[in-house]
Amino acid sequence: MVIHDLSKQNSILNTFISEIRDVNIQKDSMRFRRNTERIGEILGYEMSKSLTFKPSKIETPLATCHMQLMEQDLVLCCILRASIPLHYGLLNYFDTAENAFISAYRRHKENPEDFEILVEYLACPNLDNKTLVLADPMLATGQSMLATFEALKPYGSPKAIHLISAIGTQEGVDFVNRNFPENAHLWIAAIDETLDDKNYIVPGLGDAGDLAFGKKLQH
Ligand SMILES: O=P(O)(O)OC[C@H]1O[C@H](OP(=O)(O)OP(=O)(O)O)[C@H](O)[C@@H]1O
Ligand SMILES: O=c1cc[nH]c(=O)[nH]1
Ligand SMILES: [Mg+2]
Repeated sequence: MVIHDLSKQNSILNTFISEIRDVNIQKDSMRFRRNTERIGEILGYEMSKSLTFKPSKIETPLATCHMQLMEQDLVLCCILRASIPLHYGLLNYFDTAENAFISAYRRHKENPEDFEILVEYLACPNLDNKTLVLADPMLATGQSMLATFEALKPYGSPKAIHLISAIGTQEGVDFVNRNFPENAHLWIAAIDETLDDKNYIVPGLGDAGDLAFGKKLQH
């Protein structure tokens, strides 16, 4: 896997990441969603530099202009719930992308350290020869990304795979690195130190789904 750790360069991305982490700014869920969307826009822009471009002709009012334009073959996969604003940020830039939606969520067992990933809802176009983009703001253990990838396999064989994430851990990054194809890319804005005993990222930001959309009842 090719890992693009965007925290290695300072940019305005740091500001948006710091705001989604900040316990006071987080109280404003609209700002949390908007910052996550802006992170999706920036990560999408960075990812676009690695996509396939082909020569194209544009007619201006004055002449023909030769440009390189992106192939329109993206499928953006939103991993419900927390990914919705990140996915929207990607869609802000990739106007013609097709979209997949999957509900991959943690169900905690009696011991809070133990959980399984449940996939219930899945809507996906054909993936053959497409560029598949899996978006999830949190890459904690990496299990949701892998469960999503496995669940999408019956929908076809993408020609390229990109993972987009705001905050991860080294453990999650190592896990996807081991379990995804070698030519897949990871675009990530921060890699944190560790996971706590409930598999939350530390320092992280807390529960991204709850911060964007409100607390859910555990069942
Ligand atoms: O890398 P992992 O260990 O799999 O953890 C990351 C997952 O956890 C969160 O989802 P959550 O289960 O909290 O669902 P939600 O989006 O509905 O809050 C997050 O949005 C990721 O999907
Ligand atoms: O730290 C974490 C880990 C998983 N999901 C979250 O929302 N936050
Ligand atoms: Mg959650």
